[in-house]
Amino acid sequence: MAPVSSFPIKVGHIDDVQELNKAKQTTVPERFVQDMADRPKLTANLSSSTDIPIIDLSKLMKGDTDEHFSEVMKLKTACEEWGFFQVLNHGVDLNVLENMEKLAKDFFMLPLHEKQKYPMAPGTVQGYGQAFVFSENQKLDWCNMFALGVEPPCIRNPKLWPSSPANFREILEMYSREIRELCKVILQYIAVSLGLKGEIFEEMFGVAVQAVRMNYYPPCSRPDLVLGLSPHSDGSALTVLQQGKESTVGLQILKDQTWLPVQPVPNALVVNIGDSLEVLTNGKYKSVEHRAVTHKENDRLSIVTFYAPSYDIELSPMPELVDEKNPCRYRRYNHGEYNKHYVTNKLQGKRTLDLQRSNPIHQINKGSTLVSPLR
Ligand SMILES: O=C(O)CCC(=O)C(=O)O
Ligand SMILES: [Fe+2]
Repeated sequence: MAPVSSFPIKVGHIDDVQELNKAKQTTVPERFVQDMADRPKLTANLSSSTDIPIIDLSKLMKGDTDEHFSEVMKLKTACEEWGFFQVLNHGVDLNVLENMEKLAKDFFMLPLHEKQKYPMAPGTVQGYGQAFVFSENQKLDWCNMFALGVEPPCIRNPKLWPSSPANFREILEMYSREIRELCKVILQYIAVSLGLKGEIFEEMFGVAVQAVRMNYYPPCSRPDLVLGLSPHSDGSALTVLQQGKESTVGLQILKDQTWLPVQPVPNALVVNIGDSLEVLTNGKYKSVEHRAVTHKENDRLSIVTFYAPSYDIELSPMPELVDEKNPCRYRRYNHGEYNKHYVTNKLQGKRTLDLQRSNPIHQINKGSTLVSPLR
């Protein structure tokens, strides 16, 4: 999460989307209007058969029972075929979720000048503003973000931790502790679903990195023209996403070349596989592209935790998942370098991960801080 830019970044003026929404303009500024091919098709509701799988953590935790084994199989299918699932009975105190949601909402509802005391500097990903903007020509997302590195403490930027709302630190710390435990538990069962020992990821990850990003999408008069958040896969190992209770549908995942909406399930958390886990599992478990769309009348809030291995470690497919039928699909690379590349480039689907494939299908762009596809 550190600022890492070796070239001057000119991003031009970035309108604050909440302020645009307050101004009740009916036209959307040009910089937010996506190119025709990237505009979302806001189709009617799809049937529930296209919903992402739901995993019941309490069943996973039921020792050597039939329920446990069948839930492990569901988890395996979810990771292989969807890269996304919702987790119910996750053990995170619902009050903690509620407090975090209120905290995030209260922060976004502060006057602009208050929020701007914690600015996300161009080329960085912590603070308030728009991340992943690197040029004056780049299209902007209809989203305000507030992002903070949480663990280990060395990635924190204390100047960006707000003094208001009251108890910000306590609430975020408590939330992060609970979500961290959840990530560890889910990773254990993911290991089991791969036929590996439960502790394998925890042992491998070292001091795991944890960051939280709150995304606020105000209503937009032309949701058909803009994106809330551009398509991307997450650089994490695992991402846990909490949707605001009153939020409308907004998250979409790319499945079989179609954008599917994720229907919020009360009290569930959305979990997805990130790039690091795709690499470690040699592509068996997928880090799936996703995006957010906006709504004409309703706002939406998401609180997203990224859980990743220490920046010091080298990542490559685990030997247990490489054999003649499944040759090694990714190069070995340093996770810190990967993260640096991820946060210093605009969101563009799975491009960062594509660069790690044994046969890279994309070329490195000129602005990249990397000198070779081997990071
Ligand atoms: O708001 C959402 O549903 C998507 C957020 C997301 O994908 C992210 O922050 O990485
Ligand atoms: Fe994401």
